[in-house]
Parts: sequence; structure tokens; C-alpha cells
Amino acid sequence: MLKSAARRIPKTVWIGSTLLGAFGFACLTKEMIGGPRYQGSGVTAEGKVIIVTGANTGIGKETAWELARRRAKVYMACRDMKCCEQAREEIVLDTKNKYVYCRKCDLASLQSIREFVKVFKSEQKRLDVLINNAGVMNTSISKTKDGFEMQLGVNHLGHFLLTNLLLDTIKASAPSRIINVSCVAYKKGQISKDNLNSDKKYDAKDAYAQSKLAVILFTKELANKLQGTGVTVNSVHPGLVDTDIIRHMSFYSSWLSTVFIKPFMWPFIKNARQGAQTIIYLSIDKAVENVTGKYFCDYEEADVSEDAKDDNTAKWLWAVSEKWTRLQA
Ligand SMILES: NC(=O)c1ccc[n+]([C@@H]2O[C@H](COP(=O)([O-])OP(=O)(O)OC[C@H]3O[C@@H](n4cnc5c(N)ncnc54)[C@H](O)[C@@H]3O)[C@@H](O)[C@H]2O)c1
Repeated sequence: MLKSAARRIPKTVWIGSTLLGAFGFACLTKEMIGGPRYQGSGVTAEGKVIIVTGANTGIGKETAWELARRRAKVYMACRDMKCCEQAREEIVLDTKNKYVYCRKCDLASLQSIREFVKVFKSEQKRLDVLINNAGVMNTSISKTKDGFEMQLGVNHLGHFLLTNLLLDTIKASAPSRIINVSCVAYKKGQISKDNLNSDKKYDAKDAYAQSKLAVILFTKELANKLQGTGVTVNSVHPGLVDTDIIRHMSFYSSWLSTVFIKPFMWPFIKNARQGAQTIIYLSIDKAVENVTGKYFCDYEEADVSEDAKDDNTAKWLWAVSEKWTRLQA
């Protein structure tokens, strides 16, 4: 009887409900992979001054948005002022928080970073949270204004200089926090002591991985230097997140990938809001207020590779970064 009833249901209804079921399953998987939204419902960021670099798109924008919703004063440090203003407008309209500011900061220019810090310090006497989020991935060979390989220059050296120039303000605002956005790809990276700037040989993937390993080594060394100051510094892998970061990877940003790859990957890739959650957690949650020098994925501390534990390389990298960014100048 059940069989004959089933036979009477038109094929289109079967196909429709199967597709709907598959879509529902994909959505559920996506929510599970993306992890729950940061649960700190009562945690406010009121009174906190926070800088987010690369806050006009992707993970940085979602991070700035959520922190604005939680009443922080948010500085969006961006290289493209038009995009930044558009993003700011959206955030302010939604959150009704007027203390969201756009300020020019091109991490591919030491001068721009210095100018940003000068402007920021003239406006604010405190800095509670610095979120070093901006990044580029797999760029074809190109150099920053100061001649650094682009990925090393933006992802590591730019943030190295920015952080160090802001340290006096961050220390004076303790307890305060620094969050460095890395990437699990760091595990494939090596700090190439004789070709750090990729002058002899360039491979886009290796250079990205190196820059993200540099971010973790910088976090480790900075945490050591900041012991006892009340300032914590941690790094984070946001997950595999659907953003514009793939803009330099011609295949993944092509229509071929949009049609044939993305639909299958979609349930397993986080959206930008999901990618921002652990960064938000590290920025404001009490549970991590004394945690420093660690690497996080999905709200949890994760172990790092042997290369990322190497004290000598961390010290070597710090010295080179200090010299190249003319920190003491
Ligand atoms: N999307 C992922 O799957 C993924 C995975 C691991 C790590 N990450 C890291 O997350 C961070 C955010 O990336 P996203 O995925 O949101 O990508 P995205 O491209 O949407 O955002 C990157 C941001 O960095 C900014 N930026 C790039 N160059 C800059 C410069 N010279 N000066 C100032 N800002 C600059 C961009 O304008 C943009 O706002 C990056 O550090 C990235 O490496 C992303």
C-alpha cells in the first residue's frame, strides 16, 4: 500500500524534496563546520578602543562589525579608503555605533604605517585590542613600497612595525591584547634565512606559508618580551573561509571553480562571519585574558609545529624585521 502511494507521487516532487533535503543537509554541515557563533552574549566591549587592520572586507569586516555591535570604539585601518567608508557606513547603520572610524593604513608602505600611528595617537590615548588581520595570499611576484616581497611585507613586516609603534599605548592600556591572524598553511612554511625576501627564487605558496610562520614566530617572541606587562598576544587560524583572499589564485577565482568546485566545497567552507568568531573571542572573552603566546583554532589552543617553536629562528627573525622596518629610526 505504501509502495502504491509512493508511485502516485509525481517524479518532480521526489526530485524536489531530495534536492531540498540535500540542501538542508549541506546547510547543517556548514553550520557544524563553521562552529557556533561566539557565545559571549553578555560580553560587552564598551569603552574599549580596538584597531582592526584590513577591516573593509572578509573576516576583518565581520570582526569590526561584531565589536562595534558590542559598543567598542573601532578603528578600521585600511589601504582603500573608498571601500573602508562603504563598509563603515554599513556597520554604523546596523549597529548605531557612531564610534567607528576609517583611517588610512597601507601595510605595504612603512611610511603609511608610521602616518597611521601618528594620526591614531593624536586621537586616542589608549588601545585595548590590536587585531592584525590584513593579509594577501599567493600574489604573483611583487614588492611593497620599501622593496619587501609582498606577502612577507604585508602579512608580517607591516604588522611587525605597526605593533611595535603602538606598543607604548598598548602597554599603558593594560590589560590589553594583540591578536595576529595567521593561517594553518604556516605548517608548510620555512623561514628561509638566505632568501627571506624571495630575491633569489620566488614561489607564491612558499612565500605565503613563510609569512604566516613568521606571524607565529613574531607572536611567540613578542609574548616573551611582554611578560609581566599585562599585554597578551596570541595568533589564530580562522579556518577555511570563503572570502576574496583567493583573488590572486586565477583558477579558484575563475568561473570554472565557481561552477564546478565551490558548490561541492561550500558546506565545508566557513563564511566570513564564522571565520571571525575565534578572533572576537580572543579579543574580549575573560577566559583568555591571561593566555599569551598561543595559537588558536576554533576557540581552542592548538599545538604548533616544531618550526614554530624554534626560539633561535624567532630571535633571528625579530632582529631582521627590526632592521628592515627601521624600527629604531
Ligand atoms: N580566507 C581564508 O580561508 C583564510 C584562511 C586562513 C587565514 N586567513 C587570513 O585571514 C586574514 C583575512 O583574510 P580574508 O580571508 O578576510 O581575506 P580578504 O581578502 O577578504 O581580506 C584581507 C584584507 O586585507 C587587506 N589588505 C591587503 N593588503 C593590504 C595592505 N597592503 N594594507 C592594508 N590592508 C591590506 C584587504 O584590503 C582586505 O581588507 C588574512 O590575514 C588571511 O591570510 C584567511
